[in-house]
Amino acid sequence: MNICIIGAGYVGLTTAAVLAELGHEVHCIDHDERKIHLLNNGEVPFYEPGLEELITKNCNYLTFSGRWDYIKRAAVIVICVGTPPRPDGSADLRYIEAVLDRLAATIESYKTIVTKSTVPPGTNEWMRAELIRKGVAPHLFRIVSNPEFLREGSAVYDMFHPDKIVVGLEPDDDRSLAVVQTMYAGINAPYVTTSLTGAELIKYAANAFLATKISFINEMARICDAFAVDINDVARGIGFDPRIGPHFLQAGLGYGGSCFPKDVKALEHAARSRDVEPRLLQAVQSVNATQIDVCLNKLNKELAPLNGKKIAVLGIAFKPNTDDTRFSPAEALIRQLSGSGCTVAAYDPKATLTAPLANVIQVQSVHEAIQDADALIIATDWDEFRTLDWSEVKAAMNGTLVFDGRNCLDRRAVEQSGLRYVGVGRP
Ligand SMILES: NC(=O)c1ccc[n+]([C@@H]2O[C@H](COP(=O)([O-])OP(=O)(O)OC[C@H]3O[C@@H](n4cnc5c(N)ncnc54)[C@H](O)[C@@H]3O)[C@@H](O)[C@H]2O)c1
Ligand SMILES: O=c1ccn([C@@H]2O[C@H](COP(=O)(O)OP(=O)(O)O[C@H]3O[C@H](CO)[C@@H](O)[C@H](O)[C@H]3O)[C@@H](O)[C@H]2O)c(=O)[nH]1
Repeated sequence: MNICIIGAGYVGLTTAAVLAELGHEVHCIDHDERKIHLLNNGEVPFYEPGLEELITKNCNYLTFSGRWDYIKRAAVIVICVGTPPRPDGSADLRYIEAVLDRLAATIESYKTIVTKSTVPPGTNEWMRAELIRKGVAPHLFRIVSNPEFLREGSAVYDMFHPDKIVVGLEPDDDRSLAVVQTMYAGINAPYVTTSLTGAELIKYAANAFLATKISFINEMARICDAFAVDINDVARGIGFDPRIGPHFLQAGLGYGGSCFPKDVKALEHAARSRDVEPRLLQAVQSVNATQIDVCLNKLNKELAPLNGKKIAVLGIAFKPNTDDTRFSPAEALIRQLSGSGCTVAAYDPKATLTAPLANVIQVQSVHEAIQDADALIIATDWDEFRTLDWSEVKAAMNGTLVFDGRNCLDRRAVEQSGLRYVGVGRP
């Protein structure tokens, strides 16, 4: 099939590379000339394991440009542009609107338009109406809602091995499911078919549920601290129950990234727009918003006063295996420390601080960060930090406190080297 992807971000580029690998001819359009220039020179504009290799491998079937006339040749158009949060929490659909303008000006023959961007309930129906209002004949296109569930850091694997493929269709559309199945031919996953709005809500419900699990375990961690119980024991204990499951029960600094914070907010906003008061979603966000303070209070107790202390922070990205710092709890923690009288040496294997901060320097290695530090904080659970030689760490530091903000370290290994271990909900 000839497929046009719009948006060369995490979702767009992964989709483009995977569809090319599946045997399709793929063109990817982005309005960011810098990105297109990098891609045409064989470089991926961000760090995502395996993506650059997959793009290079498929370079004969995968092209990049800012030219919208490629749409004319494509049978399928896949929309992957961003849907960031507005200040009021609703999803900003300006990039989707800009794409609709372009499509309306370009479509001359039949197209299947697939929305992969995460959009609020009702958006795909509105998109159909907008295209018609802008002059596209209704018989020239179908809209399909096909939300994406990949995780950054394992995007390529996730797209080849999804646990399901969700396809939302217009009520009288008996044509597009087969198109989507041809597009994904070679990927083995159950199909969930529903309405356009049903697919949109499946995406929001999945993210909201996962965020709820994280806030639940973070609240349990607070309770565990109060009763001197280890949250990791509690998470393990409940995780064996198949109705609960072991995943997404890692207490820490809270959830971040470009999806959970914005999608939970957008779902809350959508609910309110229909007079539904989403109390659970509010609670999930309130726990998340206070989780860094809870951790800093604990750090303060152990290290008081922070004033004049040197703190090593390991991790800047919102999670390991990415250089993405959008809504990163690690960066938010560094920002808070920046104003608290201590100095911070921050290190991350891939991510860079978004902006310079007072009393904060970014260094190039763990070794540099921990030199003479009074305390070390793990803010992102990169493998590199789990496997540190703790005797070497002890020798390099001035103090002895290791604050495991991701509960990812082997506590015994840390303590055996004479360091003091403090975790989240791990007294
Ligand atoms: N990042 C993820 O892990 C992930 C996973 C699942 C779903 N999503 C959803 O997918 C969508 C995209 O997310 P992302 O992280 O890939 O975003 P991103 O910001 O990394 O990429 C979006 C790309 O779209 C381009 N773009 C914006 N407007 C355009 C236009 N009018 N014409 C051409 N290009 C345009 C931008 O330049 C950018 O390169 C969002 O709705 C997001 O919620 C993201
Ligand atoms: O037990 C856990 C699991 C995750 N996190 C944090 O939660 C955030 C999100 O993590 P993760 O879900 O792994 O990353 P994303 O790449 O943001 O992926 C989520 O958001 C995407 C965008 O919508 C979806 O496609 C994915 O299915 C969904 O997992 C990160 O800050 C993690 O550190 C925890 O604190 N504890």
